[in-house]
Amino acid sequence: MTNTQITLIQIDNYGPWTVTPEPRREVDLQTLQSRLYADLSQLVGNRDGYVFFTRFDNMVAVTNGLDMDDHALIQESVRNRYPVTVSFGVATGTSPVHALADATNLIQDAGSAQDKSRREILDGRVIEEAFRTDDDVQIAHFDVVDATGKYTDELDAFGAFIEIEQAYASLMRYMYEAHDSLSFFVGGDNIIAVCPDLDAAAYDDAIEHVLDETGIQVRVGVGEGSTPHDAGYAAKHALEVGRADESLVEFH
Ligand SMILES: Nc1nc2c(ncn2[C@@H]2O[C@H](COP(=O)(O)OP(=O)(O)OP(=O)(O)O)[C@@H](O)[C@H]2O)c(=O)[nH]1
Repeated sequence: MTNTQITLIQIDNYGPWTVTPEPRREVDLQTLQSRLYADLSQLVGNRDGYVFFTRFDNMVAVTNGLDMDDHALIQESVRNRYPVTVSFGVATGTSPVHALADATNLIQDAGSAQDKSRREILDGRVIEEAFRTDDDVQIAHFDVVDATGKYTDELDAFGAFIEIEQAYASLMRYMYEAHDSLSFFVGGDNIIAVCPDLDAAAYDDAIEHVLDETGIQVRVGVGEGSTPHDAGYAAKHALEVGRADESLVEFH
C-alpha cells in the first residue's frame, strides 16, 4: 500500500521580490529559478527524493526518506545561498493528490505567498522510520513511443514541442482527475507520475485516453520502492523491458 510523502516548496514573497524596487531583468529571474531548482534537486536527490520544477515559484517534491531535520537543513542551505527563502509544507497519504492538497493547506494557512512576514514555514509530518515499507512510493515513467522518428526528426522543433506538450497536458489532467496521480514533464518526451496503488488496467486506461485525445502513443514503466529513487529506478528498468517487448504497460 503506497504512503507517499509530498513536500510543497514555495518561494517566499517571490512576486513582490521580482518587481522590487523595480522589475528585475527576466534573464536573472530565469537563472535564479533554474539554479534553485537544480540545487533543490541535488539536496533532495542526495537523500533519494525527487523534486519537480512545476511552476518554479512552487515546486513539488516527493520526500519519502527525508525527515523534518533534513527539510530544515535544506531551507538553511537555500537561505545561505539565495536572495530568497523557501517554505515547506509536508504531508503524507495513500493518495499523492490528497497529500499535496494537505501540504498546500499547511502553507496557505500560514499566510499568503506574497506575505512579507511569512518566511521559511516548515510544517507537517513525515513517515516515521518504523512505518516505512518497500512499497510506499509508486512511480510511473511515461515516454512517447518513437518520439524521435515521429516528431523530433520529422517536425520543426516547435512543432515537436507542441505535440509533446499536448501529450503531457492530456496525461497530467487525466491521471490527476481519474487516477489520483501527479504527473510531471521531465524533459525530452518523458513524464514521471507519482501514483497511488494503480494496477495495469489503470495505466492501460490512461494510455488509451491520451491516444484518443491527442493521437499520441505513450508507453509506461512502473516501479515501487521505499524512496522515490528506488521506485523511479525500477520504473526506468520496466520501461526498458516494455521497449524490448513492445508492451505499453510494464511493471518492474
Ligand atoms: N528525463 C529523462 N529524459 C529522458 C530519459 N530517457 C530519454 N529521455 C529524453 O527523451 C528523448 C527521447 O528519447 P527516447 O524516448 O529514448 O526516444 P524515442 O524516439 O521516443 O524512442 P522509444 O522511446 O524507444 O520509442 C531524449 O532525447 C531525452 O531528452 C529519462 O530516463 N529521463
